[in-house]
Amino acid sequence: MSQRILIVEDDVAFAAMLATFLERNQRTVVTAHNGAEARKMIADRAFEVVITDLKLPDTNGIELLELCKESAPGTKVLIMTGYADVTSAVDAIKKGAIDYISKPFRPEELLMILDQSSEMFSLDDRDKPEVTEKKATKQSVDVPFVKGISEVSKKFNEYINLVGPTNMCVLIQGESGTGKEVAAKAIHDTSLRRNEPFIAVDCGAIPKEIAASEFFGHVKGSFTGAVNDKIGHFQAADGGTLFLDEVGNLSYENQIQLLRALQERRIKPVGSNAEIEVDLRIISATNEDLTKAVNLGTFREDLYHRLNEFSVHIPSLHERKEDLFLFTEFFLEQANISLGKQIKGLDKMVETAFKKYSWPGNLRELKNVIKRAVLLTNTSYIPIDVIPREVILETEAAPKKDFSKDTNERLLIINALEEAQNNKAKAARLLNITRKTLYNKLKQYQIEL
Ligand SMILES: Nc1ncnc2c1ncn2[C@@H]1O[C@H](COP(=O)(O)OP(=O)(O)OP(=O)(O)O)[C@@H](O)[C@H]1O
Repeated sequence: MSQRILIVEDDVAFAAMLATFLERNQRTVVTAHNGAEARKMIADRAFEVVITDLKLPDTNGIELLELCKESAPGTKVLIMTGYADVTSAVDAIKKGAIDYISKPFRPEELLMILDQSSEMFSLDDRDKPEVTEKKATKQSVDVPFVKGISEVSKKFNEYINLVGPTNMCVLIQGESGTGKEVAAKAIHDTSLRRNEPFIAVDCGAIPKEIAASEFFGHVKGSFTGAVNDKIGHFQAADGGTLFLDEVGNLSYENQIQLLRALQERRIKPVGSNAEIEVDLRIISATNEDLTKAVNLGTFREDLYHRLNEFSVHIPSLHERKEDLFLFTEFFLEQANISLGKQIKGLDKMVETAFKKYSWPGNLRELKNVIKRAVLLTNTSYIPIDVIPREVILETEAAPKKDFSKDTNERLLIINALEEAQNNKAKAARLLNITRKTLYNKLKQYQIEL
């Protein structure tokens, strides 16, 4: 069945052009041009993916993301941003967006993200009672751990090697996308538990009402929807490691339940009287300062100390610039393998831009930028024109200025002309604008055919 997609974008021509492109690639697409229209459509029918602009006339993409999480949890949300908005886009990922794509982009990049997203769980899962388990239990990472050569990385790796073989609970702190989950897996892999399960749970994705059943399991019939006995994460990780990502997102009540289980090392599935002994190590991660949450009273101090027997801070990519090209090489190799390409490296201009850029989305952003660039590159070295605008335009000294709309429009027109083999009437139709408007825009952007 083709992916059902809702595009929410106030730039009407851009929305129409994206819809046409996706429809030509076997997607079923509808468009909305503001938040009110989008809300109505989301309430009326189920979408597999909502692609929304971050800035909308009456709302923003984050609000729509939150609406989807609440009323349509099976729907994946992808955020489109102008280049100056990457930090908000990274926030959107923390809140559950599957990815973000910065304008101007080529439609093929969007297609790649959609292809990847459909490899994740499907919309139909929402009808099944075990859906939250699928959502909250992340597919455990199995990537080689690149160690880094910078001083901060060396220190951080030393800590991992020191604490790895112990049984201590480790709290990993670091910005989003710095590699907290990969680090947790590396700690697990250096421990005696390495041949036992590593279960990663996204605490931010578990609704608080069912957290007990997610963590400790339930017996059939214990509540509506409990159609089978279910094993919780604690039992699934027995003998191994339970990784609690975004642990700061647990509700106060769930914190109490978690603390009790950690103190007693026993759990009781919901609806059962039997206590089950479990032997596991907890590694947790947060991208906020949990001591602040403790001071505010939103995170229990006793739980904080129990989780934080040892803490590791992962530096942001900005603080470990010496590692940048090591990671670039690694992600390039990964992208070459997964896309069947043989790109050798980066063009000099791209190297310079990479060095200057602040990488607010850290390693995840670097990995995405490289994968998309590899997809679009047909030469041996990645050229500057397949690199997102924000990476090229942001130099650390330069003030941010949003001129994404113009660059975006220009690129759209070029794409449409290419697609229409320079037939202007056809290009205008693709863009949903009149031929006259197209002529004016060709002049305005000095596009010559
Ligand atoms: N040391 C590393 N070696 C190889 N790949 C890495 C490394 N660290 C991170 N990555 C890659 O970078 C991406 C982001 O890593 P990860 O998901 O662990 O970040 P995170 O800090 O847990 O993010 P979030 O805070 O959003 O949960 C992943 O695709 C991961 O494979």
